[in-house]
Amino acid sequence: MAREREIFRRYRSAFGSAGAVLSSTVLEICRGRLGAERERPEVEAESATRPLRLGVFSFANCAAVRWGLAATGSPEPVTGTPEAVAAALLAGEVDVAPISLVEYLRHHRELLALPGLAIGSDGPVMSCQLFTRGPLAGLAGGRVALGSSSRTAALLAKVLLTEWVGVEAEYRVEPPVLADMLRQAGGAVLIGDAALAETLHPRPGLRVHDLGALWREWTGLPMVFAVWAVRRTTAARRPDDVRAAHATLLDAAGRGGRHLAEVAGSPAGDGLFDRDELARYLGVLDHSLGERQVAGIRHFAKLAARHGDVAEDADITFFGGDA
Ligand SMILES: C=C(O[C@@H]1C=C(C(=O)O)C=C[C@H]1O)C(=O)O
Repeated sequence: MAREREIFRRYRSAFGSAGAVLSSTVLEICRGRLGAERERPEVEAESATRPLRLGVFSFANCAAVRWGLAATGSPEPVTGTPEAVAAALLAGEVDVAPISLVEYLRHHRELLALPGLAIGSDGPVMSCQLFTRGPLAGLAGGRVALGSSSRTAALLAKVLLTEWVGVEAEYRVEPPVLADMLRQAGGAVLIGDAALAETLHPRPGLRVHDLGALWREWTGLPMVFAVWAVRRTTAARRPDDVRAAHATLLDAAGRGGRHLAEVAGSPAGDGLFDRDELARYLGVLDHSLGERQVAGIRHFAKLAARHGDVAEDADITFFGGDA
């Protein structure tokens, strides 16, 4: 693990956030081939003797959950970007954490999803956006830059443009900095707080296409951008602890959801946005994971498979066996 971290650090210091993506991809490939089918004894042996560790995203999209965890006096979760939290979950450094839907689908044999909790929207999401200088049809034959922090929104944009708008473009993963991305591309996909900031205070001359809204318009379904997951090995060894962690998270999300104005004004509320902006955003996000959300996930998984980005059999499986 220490060696993996060193590799990660070197890639990042050489290539910035693109290096982080590159190194985690290399690690994923190695783990998929070498590590997926066997348990990782050092991680699992250690895990039986310590409390489960929770991860959360540092983005505003987890503000309600972070607030709810703090309100119930839960141990502080490990906080990071979606990329970092996914790497930590897969490496056994955290046990229960949110993970980008595409990463979940890519690792569906290693992971189980927790029922009833997600990060998504039933319509506009405000923080998963495609920014363009002109109409979507104008992207034909041009380039679209995909922010390296995103897996799901990036693929969603590609699928929407190709299959719904009918536009073929060249896609390139780049560090998630809008001005740089749009230097050589007609469109750029951003997620998280950066996307939310660019949406709340749009740059003159840029069009903002909300990917949650477009997905809903196309399919009639909610979009799930991230699910909460646990490694199957941990779920098998420590089902009671996972059940307890799941209950804690549902409780935290429920509390946060009932106190959005307080969340928006609290330190857990990010500090990047003013209270009203954050309250509006938190009201738009959908943390539920019911039948319609699962239908959205399955529909997206099929489209993702068609584009070769996840395996044909990629599907969502729940801890406890229910949705
Ligand atoms: C709603 C969001 O969903 C996210 C989108 C992700 C992706 O596109 O891969 C990953 C994690 C989530 O943070 C957001 O980023 O604001």
